[in-house]
Amino acid sequence: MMAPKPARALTELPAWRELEQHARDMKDVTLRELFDEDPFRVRDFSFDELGLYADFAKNRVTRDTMRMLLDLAEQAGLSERIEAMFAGDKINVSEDRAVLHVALRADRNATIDVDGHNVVPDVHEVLDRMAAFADKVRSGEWTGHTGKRIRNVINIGIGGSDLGPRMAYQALLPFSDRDLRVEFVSNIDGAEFVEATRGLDPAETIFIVCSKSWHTLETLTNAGAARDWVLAAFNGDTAAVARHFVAVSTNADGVREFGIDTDNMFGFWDWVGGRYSFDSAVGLSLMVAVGPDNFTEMLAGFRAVDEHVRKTKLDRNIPVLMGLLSVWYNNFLGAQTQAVLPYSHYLAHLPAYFQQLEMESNGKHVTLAGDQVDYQTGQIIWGQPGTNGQHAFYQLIHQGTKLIPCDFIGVAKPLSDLEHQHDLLIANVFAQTEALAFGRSEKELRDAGSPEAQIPHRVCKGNQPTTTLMLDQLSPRSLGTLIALYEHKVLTEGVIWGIDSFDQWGVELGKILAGTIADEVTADGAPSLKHDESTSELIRRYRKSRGRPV
Ligand SMILES: O=P(O)(O)OC[C@H]1O[C@H](O)[C@H](O)[C@@H](O)[C@@H]1O
Repeated sequence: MMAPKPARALTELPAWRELEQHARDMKDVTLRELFDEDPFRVRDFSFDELGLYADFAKNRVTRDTMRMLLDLAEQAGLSERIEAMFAGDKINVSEDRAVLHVALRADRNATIDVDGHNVVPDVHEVLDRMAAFADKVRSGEWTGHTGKRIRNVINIGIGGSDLGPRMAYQALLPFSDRDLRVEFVSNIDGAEFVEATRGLDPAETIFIVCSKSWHTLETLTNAGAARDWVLAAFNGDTAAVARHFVAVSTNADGVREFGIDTDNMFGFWDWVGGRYSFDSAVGLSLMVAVGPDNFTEMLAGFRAVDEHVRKTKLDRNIPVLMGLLSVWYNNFLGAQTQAVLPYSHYLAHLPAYFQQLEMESNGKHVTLAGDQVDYQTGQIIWGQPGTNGQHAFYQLIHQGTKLIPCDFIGVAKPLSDLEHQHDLLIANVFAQTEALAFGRSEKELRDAGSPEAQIPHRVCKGNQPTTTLMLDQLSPRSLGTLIALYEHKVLTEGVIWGIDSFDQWGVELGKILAGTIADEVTADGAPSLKHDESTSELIRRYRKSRGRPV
């Protein structure tokens, strides 16, 4: 399935041409100049809504830049694409699928049709079953095979079936039941499973095996290890599986074949992409941890942004503006990367989560019509929680040679009693964005008495753009809001670039080759290797180290 070619290629759109010229004019304009010239900059480049303050003022843009970017959005058909997504159109063209993560948080009374079928009641039926299960585990009603209360919940999944619940669990730790231990196992490296289960009593442990496809090697292998671990504790009594395993998947046959009762399966649908799925049944481990009410609150946060993106004019549409700024830096000012810097211990896994969201969505080389792109697409997302990063890689942002737009994410209200530490944490957010924007000039250094020889080394040129998102508080609701903002930011970029943000064919090649090589690595006799010499030699060396014939 291919989309028809657009009437005009992206780079031929009038707004694109205008932005190219404008970027040349803006190349040497500094943020200092932009602030000096425009007294209303902060008023007009910031937003206080959705439970957060979004400050775009420290971006290297003028009002003209924003006007041109908004023209580009219009000429690329952004509003129509947003509507098409909400309407259930099959905007994932390469897989011929609707893209409806927005249905996962739709109000119970809403109607969203896919092929003439309203999917909202299906979504709520699963949410209700999840809530019943979560309540049973939390209350102790759901017991293990020997009647013991469940104290450990282990989510087994990878990619979209891991990063979302893992990130959100950490984010919402203050809202979670501290008597329950929740672990996440994703890697095929058995060490992760061994460490996650070390010291745990199988009789008190439940596994949530989470795989949309139920074909993923890592997940099925880890689930197999988990089953062996449980059965070993119960003398091979397979009746124990029903009490210690539940599944989250779209593949009922696969789940049944694995031996998990489909009564203990929580479904979702092919119109939910893995990286857009933790507000579906994929969030079951999270719901067990924080309880159904908090999960519902989180969905409300997502929904508020869905309504915002759909109903707000583009020039005041926060996720759209975030996406357009990315396009500006990525396509017109030559930035390759974007840093995500959460100033919250609880948001520590946000960069990893956004890596998948953004890089798997927009790391694409052809347009919807299958034509090679002749412009940059998805950017490299990276980051670490503040202030740790300040003592590691920020040096390169302050004084290196690369343009690195940064998103600073802070939380106004502290979640710990150590209020003074929270003040210091937030002070660092503001200090960093100020230093990155305005730097420190030769003159300032000289006036402050810096030794002459050090001045060139000490100069910080500034002009590194930042966006600051300050949440009023960290809560289930604000987490939903934050994640939905980035989901729609990614959508905005993908629409401008004219790519399919919802497939991930690039991941497949490595999976296929891994299957072949796994056979060659484990074969009893010396395998005949049909790889390049480098790969063959790696396989031979590994086999030798394991005492296998080569
Ligand atoms: O949920 P699963 O089907 O097990 O998939 C897990 C992950 O693996 C795949 O390779 C994809 O790249 C991801 O998008 C997906 O989230």
